[in-house]
Amino acid sequence: MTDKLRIVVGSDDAGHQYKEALKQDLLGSSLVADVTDVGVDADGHTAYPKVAIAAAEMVARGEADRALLVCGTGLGVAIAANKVKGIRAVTAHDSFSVERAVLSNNAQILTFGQRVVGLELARRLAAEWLTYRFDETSASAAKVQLMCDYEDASEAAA
Ligand SMILES: O=C(CO)[C@H](O)COP(=O)(O)O
Repeated sequence: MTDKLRIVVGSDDAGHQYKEALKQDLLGSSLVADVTDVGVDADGHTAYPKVAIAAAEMVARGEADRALLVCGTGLGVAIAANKVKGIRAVTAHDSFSVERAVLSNNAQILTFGQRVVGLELARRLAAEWLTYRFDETSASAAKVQLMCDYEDASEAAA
């Protein structure tokens, strides 16, 4: 296995319980270098886009390698995180999708829905997610690059 990961965790109030449990697992993992929590805290009510964008910006700036975000469905935090340039965020509640999120899509952000997936499955999926590394020499790399190119071209045209 390669380098340890710097991970950001975040949630809205609907994902707080899972975010806390997953954070503890990450803190105990030999595959994790450090964990940054961008909220919310136990009585926090920050709207999910603010938390997701804060976490995604940390990844985009290179201050973290990945983010793990939780809201009620996992969908809102993924949509919000994907607004940040360079970010590929996916919601995945099954093992194969979690694997392909990294190995096919080089997604830096994984999101879960606390109202959708059981806690023990979420914990197992997060543990699996830590073991994958994107292979820049794989056939998937050129496909990911197409998305990056589109993003760069759109920005240049704006
Ligand atoms: O799941 C959410 C967004 O995708 C969030 O936790 C709840 O959002 P709401 O249904 O708009 O309250």
